[in-house]
Amino acid sequence: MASHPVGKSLFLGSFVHCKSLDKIETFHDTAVFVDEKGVIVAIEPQCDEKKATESLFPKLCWKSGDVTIRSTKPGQFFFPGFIDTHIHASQFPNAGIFGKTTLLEWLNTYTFPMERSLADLSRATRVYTRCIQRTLSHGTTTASYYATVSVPATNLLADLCLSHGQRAFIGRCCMDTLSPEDYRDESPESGVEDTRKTIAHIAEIDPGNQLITPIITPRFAPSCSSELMSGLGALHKETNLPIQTHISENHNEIAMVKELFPEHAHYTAVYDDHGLLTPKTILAHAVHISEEEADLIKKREAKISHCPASNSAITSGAARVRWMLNKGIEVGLGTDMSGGYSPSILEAARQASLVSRHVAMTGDDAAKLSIEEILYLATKGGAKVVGLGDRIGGFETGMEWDAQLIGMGSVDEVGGMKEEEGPVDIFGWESWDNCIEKWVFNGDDRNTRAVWVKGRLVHERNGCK
Ligand SMILES: O=c1[nH]c(=O)c2nc[nH]c2[nH]1
Ligand SMILES: [Zn+2]
Repeated sequence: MASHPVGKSLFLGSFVHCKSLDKIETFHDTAVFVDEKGVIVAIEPQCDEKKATESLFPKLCWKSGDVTIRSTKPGQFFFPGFIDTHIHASQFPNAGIFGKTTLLEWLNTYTFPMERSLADLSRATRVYTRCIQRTLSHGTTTASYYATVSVPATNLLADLCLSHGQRAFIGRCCMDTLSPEDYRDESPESGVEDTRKTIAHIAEIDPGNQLITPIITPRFAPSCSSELMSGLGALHKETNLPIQTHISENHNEIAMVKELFPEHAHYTAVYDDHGLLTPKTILAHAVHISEEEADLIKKREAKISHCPASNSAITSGAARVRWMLNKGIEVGLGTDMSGGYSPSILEAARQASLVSRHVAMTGDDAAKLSIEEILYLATKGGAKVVGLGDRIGGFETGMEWDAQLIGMGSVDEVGGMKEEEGPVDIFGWESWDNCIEKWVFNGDDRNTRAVWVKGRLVHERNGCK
């Protein structure tokens, strides 16, 4: 499949990104030059369009007619695209539907039936197309997706992400036990073989994994036999492909793992003993892990996807993110849709803030996460979790242009709106930092005016891309 052509671009105006876990960096009156491969080739401070075209274009051997120019309006800023480190594309139609269930009941009631139904490829096309468009519209430029057990439907998700231009990790969901008879892998061997089929398909459509990467996906220990997990561990060793799974989300699940795998020290050890705990492993949830488990995760350099909306919605618990960060574990954010009710990483960021306050209310005041920290987890932290920390998550020369243009409404003299309406009202007296805080806690996809992945415009609000 041919990749979408991208021209050279010049972005002008205000830029905001996370320099580190505790520092947001803002630069105004700046020019960012992005080449036809979607790579930032220069960043020039104190630079307007005239200076960019007259002084910088000749240095880059660029001609004005070849370059698309996009400038921020007052109050707007470019921000790195969000990275969703854990999301189930196959559960998208269920977003918001969870009743009063907890994990195991939720899986059987809502989740397995929906996933199984996507073996029908016309249904899968509708669901996956909408999921990709919806997440792009919320600024998600990279997603680590769970698909389903079905190889054709999983391959279809890879095709659609590529054609819509969303950077994605695509996981065929492996499970050969404790799941519906008609929705599981036939055997450990077929589970590994079917995973190979998706790996081969992605190698064909995106050789070099410019945008799409397969990810080895044992659903979670309770639904995988030891043989299947060993086979997938061996597949990781052979291919060095990333791995994603769930861990320690819910007390009943943890009790099940203890019963099913009594010879292993704990839940984390089950994955470790099967070759599935590596620097390329993304562990979703980790709500109830012990000190010993966290130390092992750190030792293996495995990563954690914090899914706060999901953990509250299906009453799993409050993950101790500060504690993980203090141990030096890399953490990113996941929507975990549809355990999480929302496809938005902005929503995940504010839920991470609120959940950290609930942890603080149990006696650890230092647990509170700041605005800088939640935005870091949503961008740079997520990039490290998916193994792309050197390519995406911030604005630096050599990194790729995965970005969103954020805009907020400004209030006129009599309380009306001067510009496009939206959920955030800017009066004009707020500091720049206050504007960012108002966006994070009140904003939504109406503020995401445009989105780019690898330099390609993939979403424009109220417009055609
Ligand atoms: O949040 C979750 N979503 C799932 O689909 C799932 N499967 C196992 N464990 C899970 N947790
Ligand atoms: Zn999940």
